Amino acid sequence: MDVVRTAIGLMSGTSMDGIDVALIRTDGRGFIERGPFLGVPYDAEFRGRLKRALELARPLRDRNERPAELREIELELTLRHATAVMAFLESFGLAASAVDVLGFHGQTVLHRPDEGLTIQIGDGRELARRTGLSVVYDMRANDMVNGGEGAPLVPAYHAALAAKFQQAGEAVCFVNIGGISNLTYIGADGRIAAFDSGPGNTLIDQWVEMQTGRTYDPGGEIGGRGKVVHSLAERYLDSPFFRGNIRRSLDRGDFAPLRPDEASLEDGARTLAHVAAASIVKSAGFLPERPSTYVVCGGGRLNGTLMAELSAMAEGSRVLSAEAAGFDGDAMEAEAWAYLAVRSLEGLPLTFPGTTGVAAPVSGGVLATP
Ligand SMILES: Nc1ncnc2c1ncn2[C@@H]1O[C@H](COP(=O)(O)OP(=O)(O)OP(=O)(O)O)[C@@H](O)[C@H]1O
Ligand SMILES: CC(=O)N[C@H]1[C@@H]2OC[C@@H](O2)[C@@H](O)[C@@H]1O[C@H](C)C(=O)O
Repeated sequence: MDVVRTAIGLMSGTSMDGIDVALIRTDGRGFIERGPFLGVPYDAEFRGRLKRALELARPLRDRNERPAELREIELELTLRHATAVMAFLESFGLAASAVDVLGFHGQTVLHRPDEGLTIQIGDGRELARRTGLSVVYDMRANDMVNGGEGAPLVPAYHAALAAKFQQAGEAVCFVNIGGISNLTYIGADGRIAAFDSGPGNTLIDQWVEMQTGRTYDPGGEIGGRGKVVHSLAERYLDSPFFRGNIRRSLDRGDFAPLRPDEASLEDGARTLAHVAAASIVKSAGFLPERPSTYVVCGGGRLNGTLMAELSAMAEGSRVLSAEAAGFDGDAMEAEAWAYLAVRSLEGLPLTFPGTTGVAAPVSGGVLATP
């Protein structure tokens, strides 16, 4: 019998909207029992600090390099994660002693897979000290050392969740619409193919924030009042990224924001929702086959305009929200980081040739004990 551990996953994604905290019990293999979830949003001031961290990271060429200001932001990020863990335990009446491990993603500040460089800030040793818990962190690095792109990593968890589709003889595709979107296809035979599919919410968020000061388009209502400006959409969809399935992972900065005077607020939001949906469908063309079901997770599933576009374009396939498929679309990435932490402790692979392009399945992550 494999050891079942209680793990908490901590995800601060490319949208930089907050820390997702989720608990699961798992053996790192087929047994998964999903527990509670808490989203801890960042305030505007700290979001500004994270944006500054992206600027500070841009010239870096060594993943361990930390100019003084970046180190300060890293410490603040780490302390916010420690506070989030404490708030989570308190909210759900859990004792720290009931938790075996934390899976800590940190914040990606630079991702240049073609240069073999991926930088996440977040100090795992400090988090272990502050929480008194074991922490597995830096889960992307070993994949890159072994020739992978260091992302996406969630597919190993998607593959475990897909068991019920496999049992029904169905191929399924998980679509995660975060700041960037990514796809995980799992065939009826368990074959796995995954990659980033294009811009997700980041372009929409940047546009709406630039025009209104709000940080996203709630429900996709703003976009719902606009029309698609095809010349602008084509500028994104003509990107060489969609012409071949060569580059598997993206950086938040790979697609430039719209310029302020290029569209009305509504048309810009609608056009970028269209771009997000069309990117998914274009990239899905590189999957081994058309899946019968798309399961949509991440914040983008709450953008009704984007979802309507996606359902219209994904003809012949069912488009389900994560909830309709029996999962939690907000918690999934944090749950994945908990799952990966347990796999790391077990020395099991986190990534595969079909996910990050790594030469052979490899494990990863660094363990910090309190
Ligand atoms: N009610 C809503 N209506 C529309 N969009 C929403 C809503 N709630 C969240 N979003 C969008 O989802 C985004 C957050 O999504 P999510 O938390 O999945 O991203 P992430 O984990 O940061 O990204 P990634 O998967 O790229 O790391 C927000 O920035 C916003 O654009
Ligand atoms: C380098 C990095 O942080 N990439 C993120 C980003 O956000 C979505 C997409 O791009 C994905 O590749 C990845 O995150 C998820 C959690 C992953 O690794 O599966």
